[in-house]
Amino acid sequence: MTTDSTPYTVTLVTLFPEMARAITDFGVTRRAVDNGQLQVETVNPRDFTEDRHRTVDDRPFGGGPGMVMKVDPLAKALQSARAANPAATVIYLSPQGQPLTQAKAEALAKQPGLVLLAGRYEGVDERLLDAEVDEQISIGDYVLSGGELPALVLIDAVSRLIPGVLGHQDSAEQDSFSGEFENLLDCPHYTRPEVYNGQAVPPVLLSGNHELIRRWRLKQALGRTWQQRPDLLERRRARGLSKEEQQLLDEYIAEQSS
Ligand SMILES: CC(C)(C)c1cccc(C(=O)NCC2(NC(=O)c3cccc4nocc34)CCCC2)c1
Repeated sequence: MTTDSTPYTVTLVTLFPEMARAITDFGVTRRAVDNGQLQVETVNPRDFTEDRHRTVDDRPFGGGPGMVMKVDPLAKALQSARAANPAATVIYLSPQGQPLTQAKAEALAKQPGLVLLAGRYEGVDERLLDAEVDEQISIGDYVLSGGELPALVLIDAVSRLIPGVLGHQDSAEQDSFSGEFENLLDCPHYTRPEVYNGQAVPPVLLSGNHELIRRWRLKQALGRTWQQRPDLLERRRARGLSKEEQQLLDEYIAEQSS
């Protein structure tokens, strides 16, 4: 956690620094950068090479396809990244990492900052990981070309949790993912027109009865989570469903089978 004045600093160690523009140039994260709450720096290992060809990769010992990222340029790049933020947690985005969860994002948002290492080719020399990396995080089980997009996903998830970044602190936006709706999928969203392609918006949403609307939304969120992501619902159940929640879910399930 940083005090309100100093920005939360993330340094991305990557061979493609321009990819950070996806965070710094658009939307909520751009606004956070513009008003000094978030700072996204990049460090390119290629700038720490000493040979004429600025070599960052080499063939794998033991043979096999592809290339491996060399230790030395990475170690120097990480050293430079740490210098700017000594207390930062150093994370290697990796298929071997722990799955990224909202809880993990919340924990990282409380840290003094992050240094994120994005791999390319077949990955990095293991000795770099042993010496320099605090933890490894994965965003999912599929083959990717590099760790940059995972790093940008992590930065986005963490940035939204930095106090003040979402602007209206006590905003519905903040609450819609925490508190009553924590660990639940979203309810359906609607906006004008009231009828589209002959399909009308659920009348309760136009009723102005905020209590009925709250209950309808909670029922939809519980029901959709039950339907699409029973694993998330289990997590919620482990924390105990209220009487109202259990009743709404039972109603939803009964309506499904009718
Ligand atoms: C079993 C399975 C997960 C499918 C698998 C097994 C072996 C390799 C790969 C693979 O994608 N290797 C390529 C690289 N991948 C990632 O960096 C990466 C990929 C996915 C999620 C991530 N979250 O953070 C970083 C991530 C590693 C070096 C350059 C990119 C994937």
